[in-house]
Amino acid sequence: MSSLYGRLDVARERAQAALREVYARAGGSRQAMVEREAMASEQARRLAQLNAVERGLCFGRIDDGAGRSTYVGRIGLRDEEHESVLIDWRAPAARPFYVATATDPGGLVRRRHLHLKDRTVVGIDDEVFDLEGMSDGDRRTLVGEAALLAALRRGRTGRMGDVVATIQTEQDRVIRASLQGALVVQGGPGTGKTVAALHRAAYLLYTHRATLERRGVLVVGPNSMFLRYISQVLPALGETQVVMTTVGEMFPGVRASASDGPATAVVKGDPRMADVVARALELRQRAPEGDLVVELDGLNLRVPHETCVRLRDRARAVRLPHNMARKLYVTELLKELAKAEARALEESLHIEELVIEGEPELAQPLDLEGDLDELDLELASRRLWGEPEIRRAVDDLWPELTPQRLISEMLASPETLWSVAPSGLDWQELLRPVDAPWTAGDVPLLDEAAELLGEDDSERRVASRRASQEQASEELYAREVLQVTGVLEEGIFERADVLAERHADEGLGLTTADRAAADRTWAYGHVIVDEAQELSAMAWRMIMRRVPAKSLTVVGDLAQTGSAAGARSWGEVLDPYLEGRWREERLLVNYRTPVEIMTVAADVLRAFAPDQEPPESVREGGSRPRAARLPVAALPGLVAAELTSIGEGRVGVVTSDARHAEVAALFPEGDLDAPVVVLTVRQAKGLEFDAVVVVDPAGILSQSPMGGQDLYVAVTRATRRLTVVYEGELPEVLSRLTSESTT
Ligand SMILES: Nc1ncnc2c1ncn2[C@@H]1O[C@H](COP(=O)(O)OP(=O)(O)OP(=O)(O)O)[C@@H](O)[C@H]1O
Repeated sequence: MSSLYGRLDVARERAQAALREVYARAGGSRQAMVEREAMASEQARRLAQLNAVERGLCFGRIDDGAGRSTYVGRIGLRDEEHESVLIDWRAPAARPFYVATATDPGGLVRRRHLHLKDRTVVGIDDEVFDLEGMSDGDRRTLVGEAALLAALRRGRTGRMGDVVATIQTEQDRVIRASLQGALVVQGGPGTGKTVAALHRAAYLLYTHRATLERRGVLVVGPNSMFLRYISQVLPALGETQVVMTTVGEMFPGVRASASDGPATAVVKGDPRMADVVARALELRQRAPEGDLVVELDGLNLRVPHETCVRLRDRARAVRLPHNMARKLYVTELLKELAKAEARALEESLHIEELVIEGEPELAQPLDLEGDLDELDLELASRRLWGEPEIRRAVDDLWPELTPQRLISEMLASPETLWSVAPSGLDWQELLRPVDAPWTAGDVPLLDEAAELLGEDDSERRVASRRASQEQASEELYAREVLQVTGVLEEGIFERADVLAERHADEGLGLTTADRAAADRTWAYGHVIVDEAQELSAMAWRMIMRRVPAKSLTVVGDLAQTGSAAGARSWGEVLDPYLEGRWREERLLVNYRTPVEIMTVAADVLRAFAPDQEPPESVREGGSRPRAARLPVAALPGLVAAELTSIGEGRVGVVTSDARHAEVAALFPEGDLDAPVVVLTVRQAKGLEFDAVVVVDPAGILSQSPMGGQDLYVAVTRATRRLTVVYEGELPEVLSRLTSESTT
């Protein structure tokens, strides 16, 4: 083992030296700077990777029939002769480590799991692939059982650990599935969907580095708590090119802090909302009731109604996004207003003519409008555009809109909603004040609006072109100075360099992940959606926009759907985009919840989602789950006792929405690493704890139409102990629990 760590140290020193060297070089053309920047970030990434794999660098060894041994680890390493000494777990050569079974050892005679503490081997599990001596394992045969069970017995840390050492065959199929197309991973609680999805991200980045490093991978999770929980897995696996987000954070500049009630969520997530937004926008492209009349400096500028309608229809017909089409509309309308001004002037002069009788030259018929040529019209348009009255009139007919303004005004206007909503869509559920905080359900609407409005990035493009021109001239200047003065000092180069660099593209030096996260229109190379059953049809539209290649991993459990707007079947949500071109893998073994707890959970599932199968647990010997009739105020005592009985682990208190504040107030505020965390079911999605105390089961059941699924989620969070605390009556579905009456 020490020789492998020796290689790791050498690799680290090399990366450090390379980084130092890149920084020591200075000057040169813009091209050279860009190359330097790329090299520096490549080396920095490599160094971060090498640092991240210190713990548990190597975890396996496979021996084949020819007496060759191969070590498997978190990254690949080579010796001085360039011979491979450690195989990256994602490399094809490592595959037998994960897929060998007793019946199909794939040429292996032995698989060894290595357990390290710091840099020392402290344990070894061997599996000998001897057909005679082993039972005929079915498809769920656990590989490396001893290692797996040891991994499962570890206390929960509040951060998800990686499982590279103990990936199971069925999970391996998910992880190494092809990049093309969409893969659905359906599995019950604790079947390792999240870990498999994250390892898949790492595997894809390794195998398709060229494509994915440029485009990046997006991971969408259910809530920020969950993202924090999993955030350490990817760097620990050696990856840094991934954007993690929630649906509520997918619109740059908006942070959805509020949540919608179930009925509102259903309407907002309805696919027909795409039309609602489009039609609400059409209402903002108006023609006045009659003629358009703008009063300017005592003149009435009149554009006939039919002209206004024609201009509006023409601007719509170009099929550009609203804010871009506006440019055309404004140009045309200003011309009409300029003509109207000429007409109004003409009329007013005629009137004066009548007043000043006897002046023969004024008696000439005037045709100011007819005299206007294109240039006059343009100049007059520009002048008119400077007039606030004119701007107001134009804005009223075809305003420049932000997505935020369009959506907030739409949701606050019963007239708009009434006229744009299709029959059968309960639009009244959407109504709210114009300044209401954003919810996660609003984000897909904002995204829809942004698509229709279009982003005017012409200024940004001009600015960036100007910046690169300026930079080139800076460099030219520096060179000229050198020539003229004959002083070939590095210092001058350096200064011009630094100055020029300041003008460089903003994007320079940012990672793919940084740039992708800030850009709503970024096209990712692959998207992973976890807890995907929670997403509404509108949220799927938004996600699909981010991945034009439709390369997706969709991970979820239809039995855990908590959102009323969420999925009932995978076909229903995916077919509109993929027309059946997706495949499903099922994970059937639960690595989290012990059999005793899963039996209770299965009762809940049977009652509320009888068509769904609970997974099979591999853990046994958890304590019997129990119910305690107890006032909420007595919780601290019970939780303290739970903490004592689990020793070093963590307790999750999962409550109904209604009792959350009251229960949270009983415990010190803590993040996920704290020994006790109080969460609603929605926040607890995807997380796990050594002991779980579920509070107010009746409240959880009744809090939404998906209350049964919520209770199923709540009771499947524990790895060792489950207690359900209730007042009044224990819901019938939990009657299997051992009851302890404390009042
Ligand atoms: N192959 C494995 N080796 C060791 N531990 C594993 C393995 N697969 C899963 N686990 C562990 O099982 C637990 C559950 O995994 P995970 O959270 O990925 O499940 P999930 O299917 O996403 O569950 P849920 O649907 O409840 O969110 C985790 O602690 C994970 O580390």
